[in-house]
Amino acid sequence: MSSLNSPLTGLPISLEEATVKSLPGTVCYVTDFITKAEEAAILEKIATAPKPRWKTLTHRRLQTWPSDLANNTLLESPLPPWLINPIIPRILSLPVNADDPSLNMFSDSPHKAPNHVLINEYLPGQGIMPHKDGSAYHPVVCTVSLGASLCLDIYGSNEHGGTESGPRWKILQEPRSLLITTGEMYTNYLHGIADVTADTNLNSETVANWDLLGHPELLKDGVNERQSRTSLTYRDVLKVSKLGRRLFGTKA
Ligand SMILES: O=C(O)CCC(=O)C(=O)O
Ligand SMILES: [Fe+2]
Repeated sequence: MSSLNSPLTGLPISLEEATVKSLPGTVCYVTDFITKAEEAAILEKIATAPKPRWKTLTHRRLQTWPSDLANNTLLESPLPPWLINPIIPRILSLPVNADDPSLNMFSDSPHKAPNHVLINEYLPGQGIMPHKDGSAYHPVVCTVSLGASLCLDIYGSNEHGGTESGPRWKILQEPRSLLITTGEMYTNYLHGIADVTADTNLNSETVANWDLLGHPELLKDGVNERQSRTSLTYRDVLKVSKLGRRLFGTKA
């Protein structure tokens, strides 16, 4: 823990301390954002969710809470308590800068907090194609990683509007870490996870958040052998509709 972490919470005093400086937009990485006990409790809740909660894709499986979006709209419903506590209050407690402790990452978002969580599970050899997250969400994404480490690859777009052939940057996400991506990184770049069984060639030159890692020593010879990794992606869906209004056919 660096001297810029609060002695009380162990978290950075502000997100300025957690900013990945080599990346465009504002990207923040907080190692050990949750404890091992908190991680285990959330993984247990995910594992015991009713089977139909899982949607299985070819390369990963996922749960959507409180529900899937329809026409980019969320049907208003609270998140379950185990996805709220301790993560959401802790995200909101992180000041954007030390000068104004009242300003957090969701101060500008319509609902002032995330209202939607995607749970993605990746086994070794599984990943997600490079993509942008699109316009349904306020452009702030908070990802909490559980279980194991993997690399998020960041791609630029080429002149034809396609994805560049190789990633420009790699961000290593350790278990129990929080990654926040905003701004240009959200709107102009794509992110993906390679479908490999090991992330290789990891070092201070190739990993953008190397200086912010909690346990770089675990990457023996620059290799991260993939194990089952689950991510919680917290976002604020811009359009929320109330069931009552829908039933009576008035516009949300
Ligand atoms: O699992 C991750 O870290 C990324 C997930 C993601 O990009 C998404 O759900 O849009
Ligand atoms: Fe994404």
